[in-house]
Amino acid sequence: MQTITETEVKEYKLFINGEWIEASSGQTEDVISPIDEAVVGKVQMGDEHEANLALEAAENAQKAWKKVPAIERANLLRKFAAEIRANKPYLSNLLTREQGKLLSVAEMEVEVTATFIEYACDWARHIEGDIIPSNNPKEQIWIQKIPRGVIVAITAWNFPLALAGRKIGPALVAGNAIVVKPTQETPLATLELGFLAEKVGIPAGLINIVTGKGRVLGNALVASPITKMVTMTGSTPAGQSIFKTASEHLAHVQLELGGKAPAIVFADADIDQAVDACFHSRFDNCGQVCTCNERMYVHEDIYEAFMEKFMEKVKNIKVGNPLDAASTMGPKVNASEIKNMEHLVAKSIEEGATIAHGGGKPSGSEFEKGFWFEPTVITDVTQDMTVVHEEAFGPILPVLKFKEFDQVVEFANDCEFGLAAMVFTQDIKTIMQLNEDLEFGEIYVNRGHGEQHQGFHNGYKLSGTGGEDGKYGFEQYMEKKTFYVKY
Ligand SMILES: NC(=O)C1=CN([C@@H]2O[C@H](COP(=O)(O)OP(=O)(O)OC[C@H]3O[C@@H](n4cnc5c(N)ncnc54)[C@H](OP(=O)(O)O)[C@@H]3O)[C@@H](O)[C@H]2O)C=CC1
Ligand SMILES: O=C(O)[C@@H](O)[C@@H]1OC[C@H](O)[C@H]1O
Repeated sequence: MQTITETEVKEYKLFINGEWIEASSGQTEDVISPIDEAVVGKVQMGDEHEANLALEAAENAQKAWKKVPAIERANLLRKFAAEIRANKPYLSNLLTREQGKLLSVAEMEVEVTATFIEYACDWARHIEGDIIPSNNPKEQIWIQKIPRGVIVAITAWNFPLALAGRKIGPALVAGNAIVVKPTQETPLATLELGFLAEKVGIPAGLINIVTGKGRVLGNALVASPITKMVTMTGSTPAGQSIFKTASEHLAHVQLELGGKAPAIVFADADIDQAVDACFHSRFDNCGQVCTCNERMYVHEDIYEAFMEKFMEKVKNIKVGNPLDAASTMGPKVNASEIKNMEHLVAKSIEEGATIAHGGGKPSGSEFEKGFWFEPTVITDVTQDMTVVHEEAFGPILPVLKFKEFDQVVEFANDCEFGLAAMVFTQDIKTIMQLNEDLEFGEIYVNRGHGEQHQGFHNGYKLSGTGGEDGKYGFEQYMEKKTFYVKY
């Protein structure tokens, strides 16, 4: 098992066709740690040339891979998952240094990367088709599930390794090959998967990992007719661009994009349960989770009691080095994310809101370098304010009071996104009415966010299309072929 020093700077190449190669451009890019802006790694800047090399390698490797029995494909992927788990200390330390998440969260992410893949392996014996009676005598209709071919996976920086595992697992178990393009922000832990794939004997060309700018390398991957499916996690603008490009050759597209989840706390909620769930669903991973509590609606009857307990937890957050076990929140991932935090705070003040806590950079010499922002709660907020509609994707929480059910449902649905929502109430009629009325693909009742592999992570509106995870996510990695058989 590899070990890593706190100051190690590792140089990576592109992992294509089972080999580590340099980009033809000869260009490299530093990966900066959000903790202290130190260089933590160097990666190659691939472009269209490397995109085509990777796609051709995948296309070639998939020809043999699709003929391997699904259970054997799964057995090899289980070894891959076990190798990921065996390297948890190394991978989690690297994740923390490149992304800034707490080491404990990074360790969870490595585990989830392995379980995403293991969940996909469970589907190996359930790739089932149909035999349907025909209207004609002596004829049958067969519908067979077959792999798509070459999958392109493009991932974001909040859970870079888990997002890669979430896509590699189903892609390969279903019989496809894959080209993974991690974001330039946090590519290192994902690149390490190349070494682990080699170690467990995953055939060359089945998993390719390439680095380079999304609008150059990523766009070339999406634009190629070799690509039969694009699965992307990231922002809505990037997803829209990918959707347009993929439409040129009608590749199947699975987009997991932005969100603006409301957390709605009704008067009959279990206050302690709601406080804990709403707190973690905003501030865990420095608020960088797509299903985060991005705006909180609290019934006026319990507002004071709720906020007293909630603010106590916020004030106890210890912002600090995520490698330090005493820290409970690390930095944002980069400088532009800090600019977005500052923009939302300034806009909220301009529009008449109150910064009840935080609102800027924490004080202290340890925060001079790196991308730090205080946990921030904004009150005296009205529904029309910018912070209620623009995704923060960081530790900023606007809080609004409400009185009537219809009013809060209208406010919750008044949103261009439709990924997740959280609701807290003990009343079953309220729960069932919310289930009917809320326009979100993933609704959490009496708990905070946190999807499970067997569910279905699916965004409405500008939060995406296709959805992933579970039965309905796995199925998207396969095509259907229909036979009419007359005998
Ligand atoms: N719904 C969900 O499950 C999740 C959604 N998100 C959303 O992602 C955003 C933050 O992640 P972030 O990484 O900044 O998102 P970005 O959209 O900036 O980047 C996501 C990925 O897409 C690539 N990319 C960008 N433009 C293109 C393009 N035109 N063609 C091909 N690839 C492209 C990026 O490459 P590169 O960065 O190298 O340029 C990166 O690998 C937030 O809005 C958040 O809501 C994040 C996580 C989960
Ligand atoms: O994409 C997200 O932010 C979430 O889906 C997150 O990604 C991997 C983790 O398992 C999820 O919580």
